[in-house]
Amino acid sequence: MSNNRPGPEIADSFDLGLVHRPRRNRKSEWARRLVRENVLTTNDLIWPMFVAAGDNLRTPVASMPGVDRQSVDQIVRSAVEAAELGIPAIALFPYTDNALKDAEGSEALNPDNLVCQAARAIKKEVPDVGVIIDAALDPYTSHGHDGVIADGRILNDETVARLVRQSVIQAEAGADVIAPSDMMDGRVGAIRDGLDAAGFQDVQIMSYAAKYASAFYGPFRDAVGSGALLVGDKRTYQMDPANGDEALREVALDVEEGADMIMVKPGMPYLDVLHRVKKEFGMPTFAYQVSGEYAMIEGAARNGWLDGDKAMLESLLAFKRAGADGVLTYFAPRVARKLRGAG
Ligand SMILES: NCC(=O)CCC(=O)O
Ligand SMILES: [Mg+2]
Repeated sequence: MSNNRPGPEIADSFDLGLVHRPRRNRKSEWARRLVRENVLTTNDLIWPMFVAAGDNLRTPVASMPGVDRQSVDQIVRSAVEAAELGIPAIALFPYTDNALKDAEGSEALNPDNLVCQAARAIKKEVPDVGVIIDAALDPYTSHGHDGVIADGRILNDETVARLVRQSVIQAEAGADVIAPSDMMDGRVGAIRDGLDAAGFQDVQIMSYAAKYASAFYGPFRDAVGSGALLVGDKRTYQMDPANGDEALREVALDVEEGADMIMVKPGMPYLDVLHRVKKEFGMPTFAYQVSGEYAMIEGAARNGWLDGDKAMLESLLAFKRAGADGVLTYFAPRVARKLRGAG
């Protein structure tokens, strides 16, 4: 219903008497650059890669558009690309044939398994790229869990014993960093002792210290072929998403046990945890932008629902702002190419 009566007088402009006008510092690109608090650089990136059996093979991971499983020769090519792009380190994850999986994850202790083959090949071709390998049984177990099981329980100490052997085998193959991702108690200290005893004092430990029982790992489990096998869930060892203080206690233990670097995982839903961990411990601290986070951004971008490049860069910058020293991200090669173009 229209109303022709004049309304109250509204001035065209007010004198607000403002002293502070925060917009001044945003008035142009040079000004914004000048006051920018955080930057994302290629030095912040760790590139996770999936190794599969075969030769000259790249198989797309359906739930991670743009990400392939790669045979060892292709992994080496990607490692060369990482070196060319200036990406400091890569992280290797195996896609293990179901026929090689058993309840104990024995293939993890095979010095000739896929990640060990890949590490040796990469170190021969591009020794200056850091190679990170998980200590964890889940890509190798027939039940998809990160530990050995008895009476339906994941056994802590028995699992740790295997992780120590796995770590030494991976170090022998050339891993520069062992990344325990299993969330068993006491594994960082045991792995440190095991590495030292085997002469690997310089092999670092990047601990998945605060790893949550998250729904965002779904596509990763497709990528390593453990998703369909997983029986139950991982809530007796991975953390409850409701908890923040507990993350600080977990990190404190891993630092005490000798972790060189700390990780919070997943990333974006846990920026508060990341921030608290960095603030409390001042350790080299990393975020894992996990497969589900990647899939959300990339899936939406491919549907035209958001600007993929911008969302990618914003999500990664958010990790820096929250306190991360670096990020494990499936976007690593793409963002490195983009940063190189911008530089
Ligand atoms: N231990 C490595 C992972 O579990 C990665 C999870 C993901 O990218 O979803
Ligand atoms: Mg722990």
